[in-house]
Formats: sequence, structure tokens, C-alpha cells
Amino acid sequence: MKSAVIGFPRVGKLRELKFASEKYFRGEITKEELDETAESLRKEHWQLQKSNGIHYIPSNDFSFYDGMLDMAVLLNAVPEEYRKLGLDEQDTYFAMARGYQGEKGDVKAFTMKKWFNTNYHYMVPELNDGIQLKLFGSKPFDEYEEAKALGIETKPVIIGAFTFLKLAKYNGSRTAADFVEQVVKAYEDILYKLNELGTKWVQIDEPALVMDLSEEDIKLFVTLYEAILRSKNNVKVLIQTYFGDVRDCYRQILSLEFDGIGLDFLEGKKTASLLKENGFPDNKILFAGVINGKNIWKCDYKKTLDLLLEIRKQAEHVVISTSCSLLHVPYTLENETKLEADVKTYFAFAKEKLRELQELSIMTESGDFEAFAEYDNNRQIFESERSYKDKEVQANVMALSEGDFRREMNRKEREELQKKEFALPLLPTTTIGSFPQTQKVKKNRSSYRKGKIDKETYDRKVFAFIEECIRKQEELGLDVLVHGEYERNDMVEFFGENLAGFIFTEKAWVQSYGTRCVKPPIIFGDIKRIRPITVHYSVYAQGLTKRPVKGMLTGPVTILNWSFPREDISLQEMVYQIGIAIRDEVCDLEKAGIRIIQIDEAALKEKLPIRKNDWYREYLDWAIPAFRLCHSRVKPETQIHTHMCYSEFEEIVTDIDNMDADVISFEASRSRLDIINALKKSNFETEVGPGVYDIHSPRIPTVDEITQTLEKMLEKIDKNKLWVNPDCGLKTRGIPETKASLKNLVKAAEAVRSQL
Ligand SMILES: Nc1nc2c(c(=O)[nH]1)N[C@@H](CNc1ccc(C(=O)N[C@@H](CCC(=O)N[C@@H](CCC(=O)N[C@@H](CCC(=O)O)C(=O)O)C(=O)O)C(=O)O)cc1)CN2
Ligand code: MET
Ligand SMILES: [Zn+2]
Repeated sequence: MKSAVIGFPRVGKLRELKFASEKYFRGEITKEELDETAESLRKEHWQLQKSNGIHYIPSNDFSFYDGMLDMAVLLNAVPEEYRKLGLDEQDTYFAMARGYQGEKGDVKAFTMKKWFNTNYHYMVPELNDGIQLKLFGSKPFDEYEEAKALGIETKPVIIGAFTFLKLAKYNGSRTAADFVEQVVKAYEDILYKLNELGTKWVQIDEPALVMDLSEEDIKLFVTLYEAILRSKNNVKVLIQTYFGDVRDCYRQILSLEFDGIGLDFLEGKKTASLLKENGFPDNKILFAGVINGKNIWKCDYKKTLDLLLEIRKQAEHVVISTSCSLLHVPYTLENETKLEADVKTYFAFAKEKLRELQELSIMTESGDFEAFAEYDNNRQIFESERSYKDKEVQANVMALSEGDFRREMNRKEREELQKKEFALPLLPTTTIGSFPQTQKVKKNRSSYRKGKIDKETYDRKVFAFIEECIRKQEELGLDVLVHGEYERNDMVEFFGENLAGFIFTEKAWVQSYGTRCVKPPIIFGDIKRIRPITVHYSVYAQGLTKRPVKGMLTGPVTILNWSFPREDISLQEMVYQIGIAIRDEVCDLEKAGIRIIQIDEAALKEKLPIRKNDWYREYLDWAIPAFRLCHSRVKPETQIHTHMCYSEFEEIVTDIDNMDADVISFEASRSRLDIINALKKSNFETEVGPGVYDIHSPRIPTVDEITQTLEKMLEKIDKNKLWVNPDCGLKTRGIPETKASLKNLVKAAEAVRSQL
């Protein structure tokens, strides 16, 4: 069998693209220098795949920011306000990605959303009435030719018309249907152009096909491809799906003129049975996604080869592929110098997965797997005990009962008690937790890490940052303060480092959005808290001020979702183990005099199963209890906050309310205020702080803007329940813009408050 890769990480093995782009944003390097870095990364990635014998190598999977944004630009979906800036192509692109505030004008960034159930974010294309979709750019063609010049035939990857139209937002009166004609023509032109270039295969990504589809959706999909595929000429078209199965439209996919069909056999629970029940045509190639693009554990060769043999029974032509783009795993294990050898043997990152594809490809050609040393080695790894087990932790989870998930007093009574306890003004102002992670803050941590300073010196510096932060917040006039999170590299990695059962890496970065990356810790065994994690930082901060300072924790669902999970026990078991650890931390904070505790569940919505049918059984039935577990033991007057980003949780507002927090803050400014309508409709009881400005962009919101936002919110939210805060933490921002933004936030809150 031949092998294929859906997409490769683009930031580089040492995040070269991140550092070059950030330098470019700061004006430290030129566009040409940025381009050079990009080109050398693309070359390296293609050559690496080629040298690992990959037969179908992707191109145009590279992006300076995001593939969906690239697609929008390729299709000419650049709204007028960005064009009007008069910037060149590259800077117009970055203005759409990050917003722009300067001598040429003032525009906000595009909305950013979670890419299906991953921690990657895409930019939401804006299809305003004035937009005319047509083939405009040349990125896929340029990159195809660039690879070809290196002697590498690639399959350009583009996002498909259906997914593009489904994920776009429509600001005017036109809907997806009104863009069909234009979009078809644009994709036809893409195919013509590829044909002209002699491209053999194109990969059209249609992950939106794994969602629950309506009749209308299916009709749209069929209409689009009946038309588009008429123009393929000599180009073979692979329709690539991932993150689930295509149960709603499998037969339609088969009946269209695709040459290759990419299916996910790992997350697609029904993929194998779809194949069995409906067969697979002999004149098409099945790209079987069997190498996990989302987790870092080695592939189990026996299991995978058995699966491939099963698949072979249904499909004549099979190519071994990744289950999704390798964008979601780190680049290579080779840079990990501190992992113990016996631990390391269990993992495969992107580069190592290429090797797995190659080995499987070779073994399937032979038929006698057992003759291969690689097969044998792999068997041994899978037959040995992979994880650290802890009997006590397991017993604690087993012993959990009703009472562990319930606070003693109901929310309404708590609310009255807390209003007296804290005596805050109407529309209290606060922030989400982190303050700018400046060079100084990061340097302190890296010095400690490298052993240049000891823990005491490190902490002394952290305490100094905290003090400065508290003073700044008092000056700004915020009501509920935070300590600033200066001790954290990342809100999940930091907790992972302080919990037994996790291991962490040095360079295993994964792109989250734009230039921002995360280094997810790996869950390797049963999890328990070994020591208090945040208590001394919080206590120190509270000691500096009379105003309440929030204790700041990451919740169990988020820690789980932003880690690489084990594959030998259930998610529920892992999340309860983490929940118990966080509960102990919550109790210690309360004991130490911290009266408000925020438990962030930033990633709660992210892993809500794509299909509605699975929401409760597979997720919410344990995710919501896991959060409740953390705060079930606190006193009624202790106020529990939570925070969620990229919310879009309209459909699960009742479940969010059931987390039984006292206050929730969430993202609401980059996307429309839909969620607020949903809160009103569901009689949401939790007090709420919908973000009043977007922190993912350096742009400073004006007082007027925030005032208007608050006034709009007050139309739907009881004034006694509304909090005022930014969208999310401020760690990615600089100090000047943070100060300016928060100053405007406080001013706006005061102005609106005085009218109430
Ligand atoms: N896990 C996670 N997912 C999330 C979020 C989040 O906060 N965490 N937020 C949402 C948005 N996503 C985000 C993802 C990343 C960042 C972010 O700021 N990432 C930083 C890295 C943060 C970090 O771990 N920093 C390390 C430093 C790591 C580093 O670069 N070290 C240098 C050395 C630096 C030095 O010597 O100064 C190196 O290793 O080469 C630290 O502070 O300790 C970045 O890409 O720049 C922000 C938001 C959704 N998903
Ligand atoms: C990605 S959610 C971030 C929450 C965290 N408390 C912070 O402010 O950074
Ligand atoms: Zn957030």
C-alpha cells in the first residue's frame, strides 16, 4: 500500500516560523526575510516526507497564519474595510488575522473559532453582501511549483467549498446558497489552473461532512461537487474528511466523481461499518486514516494491520494515511533530551509518524508482517505495561458519590450571602487572570529552568511581578483583582508539572493560533496532587490589598482536553482523577483565606462531540460533574468563578448553568452577541461577564465601544448579574496596550454604572 499525509506541522521543529513572524510584526525583519524562513521550512518538510517514502505529500498546507484565512484570500473574500487600508497583500492578510491600528486605519481582526474539536483556531471567513467570490490569489499554485522545482510532486491541499460555505459567516442578507454559483466557478478555475500546471492530485478537505447534516446540507454538498468535478480534467481529486465519520452522506460521496476518498478510521466510529454496509467502488482509491494525527502514542502495528486487512476486504485500492493533519501533534521526538528512554519508546510525533507510515506501507506489501523486525519491536512495546498506576488514586475515584458533586447551599441563597460578603458595586470590573507575559517574566522562568537561578530567587521575582500587578490594578480601579499568573508558562502545562501522572516535553510545540503555540503535557499515569500548587502565590497577592484577589486554577476538563490523554483508560476516569486533585487545591486556597476562586474551563466546549447524539453519553455526563467535583466542598460564601473562551455554547447553556458556578466570564466580543440572547432565553442563573473586548488582537478598544457593548448587554442581562471584563487572559498582550484597554474598560463601566 502507498502512504499519504494530510498535512504537516508548519511552525518548524523549533518554531522558526513563529519567531520569524513575530519579528516581522515588530518590524525587526523584512518581508523578504520572513519569506525566506517560510520557504526553507516548506522545503525541509517536503524533503523530510519524501525521504520517509511518503507517496502523497501535501503542499499548501503551509500557512502564515491559518489555512481558512488563506482560502478566503484565495477566493477574494477580503472585505472592503481591509482593502481600504491600502496595505500590500501580505499586510492586508495580517490585518485580517490580527486587526490593524495605525496610520492607515483601524480595523478589527476576523473572528477566530475552534477548528472542530481541536485546540487549533481558524479565522472565520466573512461573506458580506459586497463580496464577489472568485479565484484571486495563487498560493496553492506557487507552492506546488516550488515543490516541483525541488523535484517533489505534491498534492496541493485546499479547503473544500462545502466546509468553506458552512463555516463562513454571513453579515448581510445573502446566505450560503447565494454564493454557490460564484464558489463553483472559483473552484473550477482552481482545478483548471492545477490541470494546466500538470498537477496529478489535489486534496480537497471537507471536514464539515462529519457533522450532523440536514437534507439541505447534503443537497448543497452534492450540488457543489456535481458542478466542480466537471472541471477536473486530468487532475485527480481526493476528498479528504477527518475528525469523524461521514454517515450522513457516504453514499453521495461514493456517487460523485471523486478519484480518492479520505476517511478517518480512528475518530470515525462508523467509518468501518459504513464501508462494510455500502462497499467501496473499485475505480476509486480509499485513503484510510489509521495513523493518529491527534495523539502522540505510537501506532499499534498489529491492530492497525488487522484493520487495514479488514479495509482491504471492502476496497480494492487502499492508501495508508493519517487520520487528520499532523498539525495537531508536535514535530519530532528528537529534540526531547530529558524524557527517559523507556518513556520515549511509547511516543511518535509527526516525524516519527512518517516512519510508521513507511513501515506499514512496506509491511502491507509483503503480507508476512511477522517476518519484520519492526513488527516485532512494536509488539513488544504494546505488550509491556505502558503507564504508571496508583491504587490509591483509583480507589478515590471509585469512592466518589452524589455528595461529592453538590454544594450544600443552592445558588440563589449563595448569591445573597455573597452580595453582602463582598459588597461590590454594580457591574463589578475584573480580568480573566493572566497579565502580560513580558520578556522579563519569561526570562525569569527560563533562567530558573536552565538552572541559572534557584527556586527562591525565581519566586522572589515572581512575587515582585505580583506586587507590581496588584498595584497596577488598584490604580486602574478594578474591583476584583488577580495575581497575574506570572508563575505559569501555560495554564495547563503548569498544572501538569505540579501533578504526578503527567510528563512534559521540552520542544513538543503545537500551533494553537497564528504564532501562538502550546506544549501539551502528556498524561502517562494515574494523577494526583503532590503538593499545593498555587496557594503561596495567591496568599501573597491577597496580602497586598484589601480588594478581593481571585485564586486562579485550571479546571479538570480543560487540563484533560489540552493534554495528550492516555489511551488505556477512559476520559471520565482521567478527568475525575484530575478533579480530585483540583478539589484539594480549591480547599487549600479557601483554608488560606482566599474568598473568590476561579476555576477555568476554557476548553469545555472544545471537545463537545461533533455529533449531538454523543453530547451527553460521551461527554457532558462526566464533564459537568468533573467541574462540580472541584468546588463541592467550599463554604457558601466562597465565590466560585469559571471562564470559557470561544464560547458558542448557545446550545448547552443549561449545562453550563449546571456547572453551578457563581460567576462565569466568556468570550463574546469577536463573535456576535448571540450567546447573550441564549442566556436570556434559558433564564441563565449564573452571574455573567461576557467579554467586552478582544484580547487576541493588539488593538485598543475605545470607551465608547465598550460603553455601547455594555448597554447592549444590559438589554438582555439583569444589572445585578452583569460583570465587566475582557474576553480572556492578557498574557499575550503588551503592557502599554493592556493598561490603555483596561483604563477604557473601567471608564466605560463607571459611565454605564452611573446611569443605573
Ligand atoms: N494550552 C492552552 N491552550 C489554549 C490557550 C492557553 O492559554 N493554553 N488559550 C487559548 C488560545 N491559545 C493560546 C495558545 C498559546 C498561547 C501562548 O501564549 N503561547 C506562548 C507560549 C507560552 C509558554 O509556554 N511560554 C513559555 C516559554 C516558552 C518559550 O518560548 N521558551 C523559549 C525560551 C524563552 C526564553 O528564554 O525567554 C524556548 O523554549 O525556546 C514560558 O513562559 O515559560 C507562545 O506561543 O508564545 C496563548 C493562547 C486556547 N488554547
Ligand atoms: C485560555 S483561558 C485563559 C484563562 C487564564 N486564567 C488566563 O487569564 O490566562
Ligand atoms: Zn480564555
